[in-house]
Amino acid sequence: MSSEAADTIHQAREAAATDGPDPREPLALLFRDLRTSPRGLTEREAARRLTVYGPNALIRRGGRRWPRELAQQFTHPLALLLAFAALLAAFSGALALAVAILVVILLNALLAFVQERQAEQAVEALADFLPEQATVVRAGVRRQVTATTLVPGDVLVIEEGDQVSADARLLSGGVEVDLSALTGESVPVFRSAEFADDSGPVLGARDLLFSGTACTGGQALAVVTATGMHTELGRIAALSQRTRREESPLEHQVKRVARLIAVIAIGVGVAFLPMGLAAGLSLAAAVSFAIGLLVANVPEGLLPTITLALAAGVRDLARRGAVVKRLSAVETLGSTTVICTDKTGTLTENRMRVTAVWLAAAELPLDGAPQAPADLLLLADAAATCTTADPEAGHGDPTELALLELAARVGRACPPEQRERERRAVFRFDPHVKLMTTADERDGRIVLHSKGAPEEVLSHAVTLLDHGTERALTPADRTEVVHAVGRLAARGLRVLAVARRPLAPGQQPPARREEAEQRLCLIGLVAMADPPRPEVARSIEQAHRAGITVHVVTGDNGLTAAAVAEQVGIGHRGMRIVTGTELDAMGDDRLDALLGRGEEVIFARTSPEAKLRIADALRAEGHTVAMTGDGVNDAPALRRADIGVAMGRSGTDVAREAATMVLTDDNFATIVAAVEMGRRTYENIRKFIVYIFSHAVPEVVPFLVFALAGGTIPLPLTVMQILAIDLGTDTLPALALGRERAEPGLMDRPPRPRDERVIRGAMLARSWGFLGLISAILIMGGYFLTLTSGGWHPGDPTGAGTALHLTYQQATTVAWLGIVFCQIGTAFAARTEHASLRAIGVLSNPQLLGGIAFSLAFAATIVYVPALHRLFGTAALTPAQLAIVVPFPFVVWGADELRRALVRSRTAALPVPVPPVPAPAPLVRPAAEEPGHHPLTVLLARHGWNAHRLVHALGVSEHAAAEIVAHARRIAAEHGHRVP
Ligand SMILES: Nc1ncnc2c1ncn2[C@@H]1O[C@H](COP(=O)(O)OP(=O)(O)OP(=O)(O)O)[C@@H](O)[C@H]1O
Repeated sequence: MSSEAADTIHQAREAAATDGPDPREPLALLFRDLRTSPRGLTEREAARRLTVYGPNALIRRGGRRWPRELAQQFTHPLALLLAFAALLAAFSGALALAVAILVVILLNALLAFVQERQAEQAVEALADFLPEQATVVRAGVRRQVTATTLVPGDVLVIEEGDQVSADARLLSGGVEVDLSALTGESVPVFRSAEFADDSGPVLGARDLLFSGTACTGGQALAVVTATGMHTELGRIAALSQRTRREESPLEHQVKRVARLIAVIAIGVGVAFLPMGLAAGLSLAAAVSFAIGLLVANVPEGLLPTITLALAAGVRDLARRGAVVKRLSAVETLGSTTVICTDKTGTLTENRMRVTAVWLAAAELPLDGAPQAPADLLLLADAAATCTTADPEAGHGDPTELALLELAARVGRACPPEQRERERRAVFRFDPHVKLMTTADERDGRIVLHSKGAPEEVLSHAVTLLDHGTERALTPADRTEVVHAVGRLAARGLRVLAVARRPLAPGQQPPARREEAEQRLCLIGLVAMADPPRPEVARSIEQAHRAGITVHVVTGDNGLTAAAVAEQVGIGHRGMRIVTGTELDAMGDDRLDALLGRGEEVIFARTSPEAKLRIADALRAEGHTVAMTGDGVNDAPALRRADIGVAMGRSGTDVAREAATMVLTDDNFATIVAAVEMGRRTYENIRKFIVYIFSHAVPEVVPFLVFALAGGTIPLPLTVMQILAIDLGTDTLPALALGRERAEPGLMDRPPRPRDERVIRGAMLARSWGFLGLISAILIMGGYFLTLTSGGWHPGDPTGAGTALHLTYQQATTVAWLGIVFCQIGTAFAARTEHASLRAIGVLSNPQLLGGIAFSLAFAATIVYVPALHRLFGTAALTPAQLAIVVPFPFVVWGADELRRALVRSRTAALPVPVPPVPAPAPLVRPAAEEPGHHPLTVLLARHGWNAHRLVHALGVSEHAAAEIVAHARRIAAEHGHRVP
């Protein structure tokens, strides 16, 4: 773009910003000022305005915050401690050491800064995975656009669950909005086009909507008056500042440990001072050595490395389809013990197709092109009329799309335009009443069409359509309907009942839903198949092996859910179905007892509030709970669960906002994959802690030997050498360990207890007591070997100018290079905690190989570049001396392989605590395969239900329940089973 054109756009933007119309002026005037109409803008005009007004996004002020962030890296307690050490070194005359420590501080700060920026960017980039959408009317046609492309003058369609993405004035309809993001007010308020507020504060105006708020109910059309930084949200400067990233519990824990270790390092440094003096060091040398030890052992690089590992976890998760909103979610995911999942769309594909219908006349399978009796035509027509989905525009609930498809299949296609033309009122689907009703004009009079959960429709129905005529619905009919629902549901089908009620000519549609949904005429049932996602069964099996319990919390029928659950393997150790009514009647202690039994539970016909209660109960039991949800009402449960999981495709904006993790593919398998990723990241953090901690021992032991020998043994390591390890050779391999692939068996262990510390005693024992100790022995061996083969005897002088000086320098070089080589072995050993390295591939972490190559190159420079010899006290090694250290990595790594193999064989000998998972229960066979057998009774026979449970679980009459049980007994007897 030429600079002139850019200037013009800039001026136009400025003008647009200052000359925005008053959103509260009369509508006609507002339309004129915004140069728009209720039909919205044309696409071309919208595109033009986008260049003028710019994208509808908040621009972060104060983008240049990096100088401050960098400065912070120099002022945190550990950096200050190091600076103090440098000062001390300078005063004691060790200038080179002081400079070296300053270099340590500088490099560490830069590294930490880069790591934290990367972590932040990883989290920020997540927004790209979930572009916010908005529905607009452009040139009279509804369509979905990315919210950043909204412009003033656009006509917005706002529906329940939508995030409002621009400031707008309501044109028609009314909505409940949650203003909490803007005003802090947590109770939703009602906003309607009917209200006109032209005075008072803008935020209080009852006919305006604001960007950043969310619609929690209702439906409305509104015209956009301001976008981007010109919205009220944009004006609130504080909100446009980036909020500080909260520290995760893991980071908090590690920070504390790092500080504790720093204190210990100071203690050790101070304690070594008198020892060094006693061993004959000068005060300056003793001080500088104590300082060196301190600097080497302060784990200042640990925290940023952990942050980066978590961020890498976040990035991997996003690539796998799970977008998490904070770093801490990664560690929480790893300790998940219970997943509460819904059914539709998560376990199943959410691609519905009507496969059977029930009419008073008959139950019809709908394979192929059915012959359509009149009642079926009416059923299909009523079901399709009572919808809001629009297949052409590509939006709509799959249940409704299936109903529209059914209507088209039987020759009663219901085009959305015609449906909208005839529509007089709509009571949208409400998950509490589980019904939806519309009032539509047919041949000059209003007809009410209802559809919903069969038991709800049945309880509001008084008549039944039977061969084209309406007759009274008898108790026997009701029982037959319940039977039919059970039959269809036991095959895993989702069953909806459809009803209607024509109003008297001239009668207006009822204003209240309770009036509309009564005295209905039941037309029939539609049953639709929604196949389980193929990958779910494997994920469930994986979750079970990983000790995770999966409960289903669904709005659907218990039998449908149970059949689907069985198909995917949920309930392998017993399954219970609890309906919403049963749950409501259940006290907290009974709920706790139920959840404590280890069985998997199907919570059917639940309300969104039930989810909250289940989440609470599970958390109170000490579980770490991942809970899915997609509706507005699910938001509280999503917030309450440890990991609230929202659906990126089908869920509402409100649920996505409340969730910790959003699935871009809505798939259950992704939750399990995310748990695995969480476990992997956490384990990797442990791996590099083992690695980083282990070098302390070979660094401290030489000094101890020197001090205890009372001067007869020369100092095996110089301070500068220690610093070179701390900074030059250890950093990159540690980072690479954070990206290690999952160890086999990671998902075969029970979840990590929530309160378990990241640094366990066993880790320290392995790091210090095993890997570190072996390294110390090896390097001391190498040191003495080099000294003695050069003719040294205890007590011989080795200082500058003596005959043994070169031998001494070569010996310290061997000791130093020995540590570098031992750390390479340690890095390979730390890659797995239990498994043999072969199981994940010896060369499978290219970053680690790169890091080691860098370490080796760095070490070669220090050993062979003469200019560095004076600084580090090193000398070039002969091939024979080099040959001493070459086996070190293999010894350290090999020893740990051996140790792990021993541990594995010992644990394999122990009895396995968890009983082996039995093969998944066979599927409930469809009726067609068992002629004459009622699938419901087959299911009952297998699960041993009784009449009482039937009454409560399915809401059937006692008479029907008794009949079903009697039937179940007969069938069971025929198969040689016994029903209690
Ligand atoms: N659009 C709709 N119109 C009328 N009734 C519906 C509609 N969608 C669902 N129902 C009825 O309400 C019940 C509950 O639906 P809800 O959406 O709460 O849960 P679900 O989709 O069945 O399952 P899940 O909670 O596992 O996703 C359904 O079983 C069905 O009987």
